[in-house]
Formats: sequence, C-alpha cells, structure tokens
Amino acid sequence: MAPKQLNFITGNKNKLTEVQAILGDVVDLQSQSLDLVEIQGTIEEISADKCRRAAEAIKGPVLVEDTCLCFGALKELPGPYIKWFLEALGHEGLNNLLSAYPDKSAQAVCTFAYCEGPGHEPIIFQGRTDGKIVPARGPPNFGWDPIFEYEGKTYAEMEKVEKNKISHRFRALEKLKTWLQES
Ligand SMILES: O=c1nc[nH]c2c1ncn2[C@H]1C[C@H](O)[C@@H](COP(=O)(O)OP(=O)(O)OP(=O)(O)O)O1
Ligand SMILES: [Mg+2]
Repeated sequence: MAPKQLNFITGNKNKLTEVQAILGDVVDLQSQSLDLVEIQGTIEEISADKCRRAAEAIKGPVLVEDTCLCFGALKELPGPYIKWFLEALGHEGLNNLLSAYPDKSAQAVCTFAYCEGPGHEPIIFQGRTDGKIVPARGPPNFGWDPIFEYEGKTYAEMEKVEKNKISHRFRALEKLKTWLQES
C-alpha cells in the first residue's frame, strides 16, 4: 500500500531541496539526515541495500535515493562511485578522464527506493537523463551540475525550475508519483 507520508533519508541538502520542489504538496515529505553505508554492486542493488539499512536505522518506512553519473566512453563508470570520483578529481579531473575519447556522452541516473519498514522488500523508481560532460559552466552549487550539459545548457546554468522539469531526479519522481496515485 502506498503511504500518505514519506520520510526521505539523505545526508544531501541539495537533493532534499529538489525533491521538495518536485513533489510539492502532492506528498507530505519528512526528512532525516543519515550517512548510510553504500555497498558496491548494480545501481538497483545499491539503492535497495541503502533502503534496507535506512529502514532498520529508523525502524519504520523510508525513502532513499542514490545518484549515478555514467560515462558512455567508460562503460558506465564512475556510475554509483561518482561521489568519490568527484571528491578526488573535481570537475576538471572528471573532464580529463574523457580526454582520450571522442565520446563525451553521459547519463545521469536517479534511483529512489521505498520500503515499508525492516524486513520489507524495497520498491525501485528510476529516472535517467542523457547529456554530455563539458568543462564547468555555471555556479558550483550542487555536485557535478556545472559539467553535465543537457540540450546546450549545463544543469548549473539552468534555473532550478528548468532543471527540475527534465532532470534524472524529476523523471524518477514522476514514477514515484504515479505509484502513489495508483495504489
Ligand atoms: O542532481 C545532481 N546534480 C549534481 N550532483 C549531484 C546530483 N545528485 C547527486 N549529486 C552528487 C552528490 C554526490 O556527490 C553524488 C551522488 O552520491 P549519493 O550517494 O547519491 O549522494 P550523497 O551521498 O550526497 O547523499 P545521500 O545521503 O542521499 O546518499 O552525486
Ligand atoms: Mg551517499
């Protein structure tokens, strides 16, 4: 059964701001900040595992999200490890990773997992947006936004409302909303 309230567990304030903006008043959104252990594995395995850990920590229903940035030339890496690549290499270093390849394509992937509580199987909602990796443009407010270009603009150059209409996160939340409305 779909819940009336969602408790979004994240340590990332920018994610929370976007989720609040996109879900608006369709959902009663609560949030708690927890730094959850993230395993290695497929995108879906990582999100499902993160969700189980959050449900156990909170002892109740939770929503979590994991974001990946997949480079076409690098066979989808860094993928779920983008956080550590970004921290270590920065925007310029991420661009340099692709300097040996003509293919600069990248896909932003957002995977939400919802679980009713400890012992329950997580349900997955995923959204993807295709773009390319470019030298940084726009304010460096959120992660790799300045180097991910979609239709001529980097995420960082877009107004928030604009990003929230085409982003990987928006597309995943559309699926979550449909599920909430249908069940
Ligand atoms: O729309 C986005 N635009 C630009 N950068 C983004 C976006 N969404 C996540 N990011 C960054 C944050 C982190 O460096 C990595 C994902 O890692 P990820 O584990 O999902 O995020 P996190 O650890 O910051 O928060 P959480 O506590 O929800 O796991 O990509
Ligand atoms: Mg994380």
